Amino acid sequence: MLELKNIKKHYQVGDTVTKALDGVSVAFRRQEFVAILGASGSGKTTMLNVIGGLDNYDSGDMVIDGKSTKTFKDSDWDAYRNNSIGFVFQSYNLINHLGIIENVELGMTLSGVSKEVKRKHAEDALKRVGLEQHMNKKPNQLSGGQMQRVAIARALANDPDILLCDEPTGALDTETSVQIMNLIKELSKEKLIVMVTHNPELAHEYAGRIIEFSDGRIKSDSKPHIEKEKKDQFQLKRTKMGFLTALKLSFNNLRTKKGRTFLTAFASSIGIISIGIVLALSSGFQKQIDQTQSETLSKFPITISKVTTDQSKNPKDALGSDKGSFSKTKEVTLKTSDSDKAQHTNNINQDYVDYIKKIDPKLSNSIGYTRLVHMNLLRDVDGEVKPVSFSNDANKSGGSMSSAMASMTGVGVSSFPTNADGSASDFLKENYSVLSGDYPKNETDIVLIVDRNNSTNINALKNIGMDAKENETLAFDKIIGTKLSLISNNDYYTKLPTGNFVPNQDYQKMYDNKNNKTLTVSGILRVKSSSTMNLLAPGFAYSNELTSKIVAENETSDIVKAQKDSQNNVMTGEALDEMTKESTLAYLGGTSIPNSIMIYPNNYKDKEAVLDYLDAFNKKKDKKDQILYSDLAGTMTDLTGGLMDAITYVLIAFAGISLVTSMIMIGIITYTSVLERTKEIGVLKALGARKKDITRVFDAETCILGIASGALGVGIAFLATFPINSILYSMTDLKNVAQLNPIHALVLVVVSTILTMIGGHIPAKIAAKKDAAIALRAD
Ligand SMILES: Nc1ncnc2c1ncn2[C@@H]1O[C@H](COP(=O)(O)OP(=O)(O)OP(=O)(O)O)[C@@H](O)[C@H]1O
Repeated sequence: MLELKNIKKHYQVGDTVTKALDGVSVAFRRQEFVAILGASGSGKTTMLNVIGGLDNYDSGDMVIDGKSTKTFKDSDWDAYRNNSIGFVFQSYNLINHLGIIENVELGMTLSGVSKEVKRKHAEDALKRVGLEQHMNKKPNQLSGGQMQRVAIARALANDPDILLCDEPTGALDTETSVQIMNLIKELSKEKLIVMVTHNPELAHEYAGRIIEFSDGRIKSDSKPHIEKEKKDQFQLKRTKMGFLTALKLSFNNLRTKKGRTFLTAFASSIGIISIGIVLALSSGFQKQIDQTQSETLSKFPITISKVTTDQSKNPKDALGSDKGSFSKTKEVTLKTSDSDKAQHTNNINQDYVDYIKKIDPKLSNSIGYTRLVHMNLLRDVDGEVKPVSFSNDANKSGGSMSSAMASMTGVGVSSFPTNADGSASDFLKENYSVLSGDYPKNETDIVLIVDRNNSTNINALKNIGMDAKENETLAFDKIIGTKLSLISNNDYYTKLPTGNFVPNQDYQKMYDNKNNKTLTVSGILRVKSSSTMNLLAPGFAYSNELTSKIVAENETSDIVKAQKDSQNNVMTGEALDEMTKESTLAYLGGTSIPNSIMIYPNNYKDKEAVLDYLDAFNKKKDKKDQILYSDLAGTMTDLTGGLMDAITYVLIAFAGISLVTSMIMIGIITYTSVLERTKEIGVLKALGARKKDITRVFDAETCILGIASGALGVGIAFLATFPINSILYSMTDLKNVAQLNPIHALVLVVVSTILTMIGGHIPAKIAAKKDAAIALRAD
């Protein structure tokens, strides 16, 4: 059934050529027990390896069941070893990290036999060699003879046609050797057995045919066989190891080296730990930045006021800023100062107000308006009705620096943005908490704003007629519920026969008028965070709605009509220019156009969209018709965001370096593991494993290591966030900065797995290329 025709196998090392097989021609019967004798180095093992397909011959031909093997590809040899050959080695070559039964099953695992069939065959084979009592042991729990029986069972399990035994009793005592020889002899009734031995007695006693070897040639053959010409009857079933099997094999191997596996995983997880921490920190800082951004935006809204500065002016043009050469002329050049040049008057009109109202509420749901309208307020102070006002100024006339600033920057205003229905907006809820009472529900609800120490402006209370002293404390309920009467212009002003208007003096009568609106102090609100202080000036604050209602009501009042028609102030009679006429009208509630508009976007990104929207309005308009806004928060954006990104990139780069280092380490460790497991690779090959399967076993091992080191790294990084957070908290007052995002964690595990697999793949390829014959000779 098997015939070698003039087989030659030469080994060349340096200049010396060893003719391990030097023209061997021999044929074997389907069932016989052939012993091969010969001096050491005469080529016996080489012939066995050639027959077993572990080693390729240089020339000649080997014919199996009528099929020449000259054209065999790697995959054919793999299948041949798996289907037709069983190997038994002197040193057993069992895989120590697998149980006995798994060792026996290995060949079938490679040929993809189902689990049940595999187990059955393995048990049968173990019974056959008399090991049914020891099936659940590990190889190192057996005696030498028992181990050799396991090796024989393994060789038999796949029911091969040929059993190749290389000095199977070489390591055994006489008694055990006899048992093993009997077993082999028994098997030779159904299979072809080719056994290499140094023991002529054993050979003569048990073998039916003895071939003697000398210097790579057959010296004698006790029972030669001449193979008849045959048709090709040879059939092969391809072998294939699944990735799961490879994983199981590697997992078992790693399990036997728990300590080392843990250390390896830990060492290679260092890169993951550092990246994990960097990511946790940077996303934590990003959150902080986002929060600061939204606080900054509430503090510095986009503000559109009547008079503004053009921020786009080129600072180089500024008067006095030109450096370098000096003029030699004898004249003086006259120039407008930079600040005057930059001054821009915004012609805010109804169109623009409507345009602003159309801003996508998703970008900004808080828009505030300030109006210069004066409120005609009266209050019953201890039985006496007095004119009062909402103002923080010490002198009631108003128009101080601070309110001018407020209308320019939007900081420190008294009117807060409201939702469309007039209820308290997100703006108030986000930035203020209720100390007493409630958020305003109606347009007539007034709130008192206090700072974090519950202090408020004393003038605010004095101006509504309270008898307030410096540092005096007032109970909440003394303030909550305070009522004020809002009088319409027509009821408040009387027209004198001269045509001039004067405020009525009969306050009690005005106070009792049924047309009045009653304003109520409904809540005391405190800033939530110190950074948003002075958003609304401490003191009384009222809604946009209220001022626009007052304007709507007073726009048609007699005094406003009269003022519109006159170039003189209708109360004092003094002459007015256009500007002062406009502001007098605004004071009387004669204009619905707000003095300034504050837009509070939700975040920096939305702010950009809002700015784009505002810029769109100015497109194709002359400079003087453009409406310019001021965006103080804008100057801070790029700084914080960009800086954070840069820091994160640098840190990630460093962490990346440690990741690469650990990847190289995994490569080295896998390589060592390859060296260590050389024997196992040989055994796997002898059992019919393809190169791919060997690569798979090692890939599987690095895959497990990668997952382990990724999970370990992420776990450690997660644990590290706790001490890091407490240190950062004690140093900076920032809470929970380091936060590991679960998605980042998952990505890191995946990255670790992929990188370690890449790192381990090259050694795995090296392992796969290992010559099986050499691998098996390794110690
Ligand atoms: N990979 C190799 N590279 C170079 N020379 C080799 C290689 N493998 C075997 N040889 C040589 O080929 C010859 C035959 O070796 P082989 O192992 O087949 O002999 P053997 O008869 O089995 O010896 P022993 O009984 O000691 O095992 C020896 O001279 C050996 O040195």
